[in-house]
Amino acid sequence: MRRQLRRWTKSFLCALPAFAFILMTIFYNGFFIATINFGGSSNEDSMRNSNKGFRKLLEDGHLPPGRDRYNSSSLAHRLPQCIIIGARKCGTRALIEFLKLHPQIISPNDEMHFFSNDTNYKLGFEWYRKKMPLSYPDQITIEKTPKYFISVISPSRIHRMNSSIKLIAILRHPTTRVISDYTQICANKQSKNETAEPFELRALDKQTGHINPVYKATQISMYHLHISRWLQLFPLNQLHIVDGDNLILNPLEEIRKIEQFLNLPHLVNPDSFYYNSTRGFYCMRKTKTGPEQCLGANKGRKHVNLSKKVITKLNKFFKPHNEQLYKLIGRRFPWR
Ligand SMILES: Nc1ncnc2c1ncn2[C@@H]1O[C@H](COP(=O)(O)OS(=O)(=O)O)[C@@H](OP(=O)(O)O)[C@H]1O
Repeated sequence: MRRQLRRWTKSFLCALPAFAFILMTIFYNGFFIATINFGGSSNEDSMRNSNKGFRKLLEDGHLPPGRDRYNSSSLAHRLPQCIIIGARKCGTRALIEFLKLHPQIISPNDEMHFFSNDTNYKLGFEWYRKKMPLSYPDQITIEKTPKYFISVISPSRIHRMNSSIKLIAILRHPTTRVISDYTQICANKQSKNETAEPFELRALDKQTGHINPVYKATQISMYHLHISRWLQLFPLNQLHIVDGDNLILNPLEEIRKIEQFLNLPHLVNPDSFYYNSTRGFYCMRKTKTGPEQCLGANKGRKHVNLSKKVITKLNKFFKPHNEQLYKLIGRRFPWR
């Protein structure tokens, strides 16, 4: 009897490490899955290895619907294959938000300022790539930073990353863009209880009263100066120009042209847009029963009132610059 008891004890002790190993494995896996489910980890590899992490991504809306034909291992942070380069105050935010209605378009939420900012650029392409959202192989990652449009260094840096990248510029009437820019400056000042310098003091030459060509807002609207820098490195067929004034009136028309430019099927649904008469702009409805989504209150501000005289001066000033743009891109805009 005693000998039998000793034998059982011996067998138990021998099996103990194996039991401990099995218990630890069960405990570790349980903890691992729980961590992913409660969003405790954003580790990409963890998500790739776990269907629950993948499901969480879907629930959080990071994955477009219908993407379940891929498994999570095809998700990766990819460098953008297309960049919206600007211009500032021309509708860049509306454009990217509307484009994201397409299931094959994905974009980071923030502007990256990677190519235009030396400190960011020094962090390297790997840093930039990891900033991009997870995407599937059939998705196009698009980044938008309006500053690239006027940044002298950005075209060559982007070209170094990918010389066949697709570029999108959005332009609107140059005078309206200047006024929008100045309205933003006034709003920023107002939020700090300060007052902006009167427009005329900035935009007009003090001596002659003519348009001051070195005023930054005016500079940005001299579109050909900037577009020509991009066209020194990229062929015109790699640059699509969106009509920002038409994006306000007919967003679907502009989005359709981009789907074509990016060789994507027309999947942005007309029902996704509805006109919000209070805002005076189109807003989005991402699903039939989903909530209506308009851009933030800082988009579509009421513009400051400028005298007719100043507006006429601006329009006249931009006329020859517009002509130079039309020649450069082989296309005209109805700007008067
Ligand atoms: N659907 C919709 N809703 C709201 N706003 C719209 C929309 N479509 C285009 N716009 C125009 O976008 C202008 C702001 O341009 P950006 O987004 O490029 O501004 S920014 O440079 O990023 O600050 C903004 O300029 P302002 O009207 O001067 O505010 C709008 O006219």
